[in-house]
This record gives sequence, C-alpha cells and structure tokens, in this order.
Amino acid sequence: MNITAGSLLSQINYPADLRKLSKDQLHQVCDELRQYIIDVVSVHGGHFAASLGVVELTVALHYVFNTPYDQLVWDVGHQAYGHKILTGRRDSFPTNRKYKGISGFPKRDESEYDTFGVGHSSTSISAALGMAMASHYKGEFDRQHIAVIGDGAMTAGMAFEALNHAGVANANVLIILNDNCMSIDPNVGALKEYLTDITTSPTYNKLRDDVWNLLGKLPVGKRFTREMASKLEASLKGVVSKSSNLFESLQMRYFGPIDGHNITKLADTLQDLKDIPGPKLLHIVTTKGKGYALAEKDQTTWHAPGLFDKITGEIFKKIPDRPQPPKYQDVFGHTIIELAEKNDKIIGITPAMPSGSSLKFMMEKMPDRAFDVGICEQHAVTLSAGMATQGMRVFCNIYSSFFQRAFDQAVHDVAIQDLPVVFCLDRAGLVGEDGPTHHGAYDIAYMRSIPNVIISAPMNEEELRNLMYSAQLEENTHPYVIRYPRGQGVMPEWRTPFKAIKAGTGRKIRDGKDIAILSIGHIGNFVTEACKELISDGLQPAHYDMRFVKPLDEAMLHEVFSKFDKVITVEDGSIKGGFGSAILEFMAEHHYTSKIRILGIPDRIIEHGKPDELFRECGYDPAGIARATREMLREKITVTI
Ligand SMILES: Cc1ncc(C[n+]2csc(CCOP(=O)(O)OP(=O)(O)O)c2C)c(N)n1
Ligand SMILES: CC(=O)[C@@H](O)[C@H](O)COP(=O)(O)O
Ligand SMILES: [Mg+2]
Repeated sequence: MNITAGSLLSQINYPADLRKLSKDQLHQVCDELRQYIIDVVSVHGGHFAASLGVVELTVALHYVFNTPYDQLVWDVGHQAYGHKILTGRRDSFPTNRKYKGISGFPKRDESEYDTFGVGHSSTSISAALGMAMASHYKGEFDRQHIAVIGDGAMTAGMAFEALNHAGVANANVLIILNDNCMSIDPNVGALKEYLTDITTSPTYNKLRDDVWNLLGKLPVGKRFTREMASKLEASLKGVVSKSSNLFESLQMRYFGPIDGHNITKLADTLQDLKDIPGPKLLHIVTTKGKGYALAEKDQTTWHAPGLFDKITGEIFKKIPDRPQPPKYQDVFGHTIIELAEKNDKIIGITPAMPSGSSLKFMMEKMPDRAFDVGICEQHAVTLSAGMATQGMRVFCNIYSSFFQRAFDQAVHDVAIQDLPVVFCLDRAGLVGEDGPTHHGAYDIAYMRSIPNVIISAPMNEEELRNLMYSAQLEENTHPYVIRYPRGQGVMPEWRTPFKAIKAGTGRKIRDGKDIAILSIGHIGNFVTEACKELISDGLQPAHYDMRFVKPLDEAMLHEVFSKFDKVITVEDGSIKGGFGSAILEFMAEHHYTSKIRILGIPDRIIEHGKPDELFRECGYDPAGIARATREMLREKITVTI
C-alpha cells in the first residue's frame, strides 16, 4: 500500500526544510506528522501511542534547535518516530522494524540526527550530559544538548545518578521531562505522585502562568539573557520555595509544567530556554496517544497495538482455526497465581512490565503480594533479595535484556548470599522486531559464571510450570533462573498437573544412532522439527532436551559422549559463553573428543526482523539445524564451532 505524507510534510526532508516554515505553519506540520504515523503504523506495526504524544515536542525541537549540530537524545526511543520522519527517513519509515529496514529506535549508524543508540530506558540524561561536557571541553559553547525523558524512564536509578551530576556540572544541557502519567502500564511510585501534585496543584499552576507571562513579555526573537534568567528565577522563588521543588533542590533550573501539545507555546519556550546556560529542566505535560481517541483512552493497549484498522480502531488478531497455545508470559502469569494460592510465601515482582510479563493477573488478584516497582531492574533484584532473607519466595520477572542492568545485584545481593530468589527471565533469546537492544542474548553466558545459580529453560508450557513449581519448593535453596522466549508456546492444553523437576536433570526426547542433538529451552521444538526432516531422509538423530545449563545433567552427558562421536548443541542465546560452551567445558574436563558443533547467536550484533528471519540468519531455525546435522554427518571428525 502506498502511503503518502501530507502536502507540507512531503516537502520536509530534513529539519532545515522545517525551519524555513513560519510558526503558523507548524500546526499543519503536526497534524500531517501525526496522520502519517497513524497511517504507517496501522499497516506496518510498531510502537504507537508514545510517538503520537510527542508530535508537537518533536516538531518544536527540530524547529528551534539546530539539529544535528545541537544534539538531541531520546530516552528509550520508542517515541522517536516523528523524529525519524523529519530527519531523512520519511520515505523509508514503512520499513520501520522490518528485516533490513530502519530500526524502531534511534541508532547512530542510521542517521547523524540519532545522536545516541537507545532501546533501554533512562540513559538520555547521562548521554546528553556526556555530550555537553565534551562540547564544553572542546570550547563549543554555542552547542545545545537536549535529553527527552518520559516520566516512566525518570523513575530509574540511572536518571537520578545523572541528575545528581548534571546539577553541579558546568554543562549546557536541557532535560525535557515528558510527563504523560504513563509508563507502558500506568506509571507508579512516589515520583509519579510528586509530578501529579505539580501538575495539579494551584500553586504550581500559578507558577506556570507566571513563568509563561514573563516569557510572553520577552520581545519576540530576542535572546534570553542571564539577567532575564535571574529575573525569571526570582519570580519562581516568589511562588514556590526552592527546596519544595525536587529538581531545583538538585540545582537544576526548573521550568513548567507547560502544555506539551501547544506547539506555539512549546516553540517559544524552547527558544527562550535555549539561551539560558547550564543545566535546566522543562516539564511538559502530554497525553500518550494524543490525537487518536482509542489510544488516548486505553494507552497500555495502544503502546504497541500491532496492526489495526485506523478508521474503526479494530486491532487485527489472527482468527485461529483450532485452539492455540498460550504465550509463555501468560503461562507464567496464571501459574504464579496457582502456586501462590498454595504457598503463602510467594511474592511476584516486575520492574514496569506488568502487562508484558502478565504479572498483572496476580497484581489484580493478590494486590498485596504482587508489585510493579517501576523501571528499576536493579532495585527489583535487591528488593527480591531483601524479601528472600525473610523467607519469602520471590518470583522476580524481568525481560532477559533488561536484566543485564541488574547483573551486580544478581551477583552481590543474591548469589553471594545464596538466596533462593527465582528469576523468570522473559523474552530470552531473539525477540524479533525490537532488535539488538532487546534480544535476550546474553543471560546464559553472564549468569553461568556465577556460583550457586541454577539456570533452566523450558521447552514448552508444561516444563515452564514444572520449573516454576520446583523453584519455589523448600528444598530449593539457591537462586534459580528460568528463561523463556517471547511469544506463543506449543501446547494448547497447557494447564498440566505440577511435577517436580530435579535441578540438573535433562530428558531424552528421542533415541538415535547417528548423531546427538542437545538443546536447551524452546528451541528444542525446532530440533524436533529438524529431526522429522532428517528421519524422512533415513537418518537417525538422537535428541536431548537438557533443561538445565547449570548444573548440567552430567550422567546424561556421559551417556551422550560415550555413545556419539558427533554432537550438535542448539540454544537461543549467544554462542560465546553459552550452553554449548558449557558442554565444551564438560568435554574438556572429561577428555571427550567427539566432534561438536555449536548453534546459537553468533558473535556479532543481530539486527531486527521477524523472529523466523533472525533464526534463519543465525542458522538455528529447523532448516538450519537439519542442514548443520547433514553437514556434520558428511564431515570427518574434527572440532568445529
Ligand atoms: C531498562 C528498561 N526497562 C524497561 C523497558 C520497557 N519500556 C519501554 S518504554 C517503557 C515505558 C516508558 O515510559 P515513559 O518513559 O514515561 O515513556 P512513554 O511511553 O510514557 O512515552 C518501558 C517500561 C525498557 N525499554 N528499558
Ligand atoms: C520500547 C520497549 O522497550 C517496549 O515497548 C518493548 O518493545 C516491549 O516488548 P514486548 O512487545 O516484547 O513486550
Ligand atoms: Mg510516560
């Protein structure tokens, strides 16, 4: 389908074109930009509501600032579609998040306007401050550095670490706090309450009006001088004491809150702030999903709705002709409730992903036992550790790639103290369209090096349930990782009775004679498919679902290496340091010399695309596994990786 941009937008190839327009024309640019995002995302998919919410901000920023010389850093980057469209990627926007197409997030090698690669939250203030300090060092005093951060991303420790530094740094940085009261789910925590107070309290609204009146008195086009800045500050102090504003207390000049959908006001304010040197924060209030009524109403659903009919708002769902397996996240969400009903020590924790992890089911049913702690992975892990010291059985559910943030907490607070926290690492393996920032590629490698930790991965829903059941039993006294992928499982009838699985025990799926294929996790189903193909060719592969990376099922491995001189390992995780590496270590330790081939994520960055496209690229889709098996059966015995 050919989607055309509106008459003004189609003339804007770069921000320089935007800057040629009059301020009055910006309304039309905003309308057309919003419409283009709706038109494209409805048929091509992607994140939706966040970009709609910052249309005016995006236009105002590129209108007022001299990008890319002035450096604009988007936090998370899921809201940067308007930015992409205005900065040379309007016509390629329909390839957004597609294999070989443009990325769904800002990316340095995609455009000079993308100053910093993002995907994970709360990095923007540090990055912009770093750029600002470098500019200062280089004597580029006219250069502006702007971080745009959401109220959700602002809850993370990293954002506060950066604020703590920015307040005393001699650097020209503007932080724009885009406050829409939403994370993916409704935002949580004391900071959110504080921001709500600011935006609703009469004192602050008077302050806002005073600020605006003062700004309004400035001659149009005149630069904001230090004298004006101090006059403005004096007026701020007249209505609110410095210590009562969090950001002012951190030595950050605070401006706002202002309406982030009033393009004229935004552009004028940014123009004025541009000339105030040093660290400053502008608080804008926006509506996530602005301009698309359904998205404004149900912001969580419309965060990333999938394909939809832009006229009726119907979100397209495939209508299956037979019962479908559930998503792994839902198996987790329902199973934790079943377990918690029997074990009153069970607690559920998610850092800002109640819908994505499906912990929301438990939060609704057992609100005193399941918590969303905001975008705070490190805190989530140490909070779980604290609870575990008091005998709680905490299921701490974190997406694998976001868990990277909490590596030290996993080591220092959980593993060294050998606390039996259960880490359910959702979205483990290649996740697809979100790309490299979100692939859960490394958890096996980085968790495997830590003593005391049990690492498991279910091949299907039944195994996920049984691993969750086993992890919460009193006899488990160790940190326990259960990693599972994004998306659907394989068992429509998934609510099976619980059975304990002893840590470090695998299972033989099929016996064979020619070669052994060892798999870990869901990828075992690809091996099953590959085996069907190989068997129809007259080959006899054996298949073992190892279930645990640590401890390994050593008895099973002795059987494998005694019987087979050719072995393949398969994992949906990085080859370097992963499951296959663990098998190599076992072989070395026990002097086995079988020929072995390791399939998994290779040692390079895997970009975005459909999961199947990426599995194929990495060579461990069913066809790739079958191909590798045939190749190995043809080769003489040598060790290759
Ligand atoms: C470290 C990390 N944890 C979790 C996420 C998942 N995530 C992406 S966007 C988002 C909500 C961000 O809220 P906010 O910053 O307020 O932006 P909004 O969507 O409201 O514009 C979350 C939790 C992430 N990208 N990075
Ligand atoms: C931007 C971001 O980090 C999230 O929106 C992420 O894309 C969610 O991923 P899932 O769709 O797998 O929940
Ligand atoms: Mg928000």
